[in-house]
Amino acid sequence: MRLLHTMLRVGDLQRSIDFYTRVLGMKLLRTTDRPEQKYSLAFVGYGSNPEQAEIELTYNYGVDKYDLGTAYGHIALGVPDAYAACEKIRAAGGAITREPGPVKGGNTVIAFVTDPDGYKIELIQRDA
Ligand SMILES: C[C@@H](O)C(=O)SC[C@H](NC(=O)CC[C@H](N)C(=O)O)C(=O)NCC(=O)O
Ligand code: NI
Repeated sequence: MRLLHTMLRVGDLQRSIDFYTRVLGMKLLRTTDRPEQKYSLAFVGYGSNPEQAEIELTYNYGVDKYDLGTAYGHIALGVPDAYAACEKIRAAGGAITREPGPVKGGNTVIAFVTDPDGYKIELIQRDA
């Protein structure tokens, strides 16, 4: 088996496509509209399966927000410099909700950004 994608339900597909592409630098890989099932999909990522895992953004017609509840944690992205990444994201209008710095109790530099629906995205500083 291999990890293919993570699906997130979003309240505004174009708003999310803009965030994941313009703010986080991902590509819009493909879209699907299923009017009979009343939903649309947009796959975003830094590349396509199988080389890269993807995020499947799901828009249900007429549903503009979700209660994320307490179960969802985050999706993690590797970045060579978390500090520079956060400045770039902030300059593009993204919300940095945890400033870059060592993880509590450890040394790995992390930061968190929140997407337009409130999903947290962790940035983990890793050598390329
Ligand atoms: C393309 C593939 O990765 C999918 O996940 S499509 C699967 C399909 N998705 C939806 O129906 C999304 C809308 C739904 N209202 C929701 O919010 O989950 C799915 O789950 N189909 C069910 C089936 O039995 O085919
Ligand atoms: Ni899926």
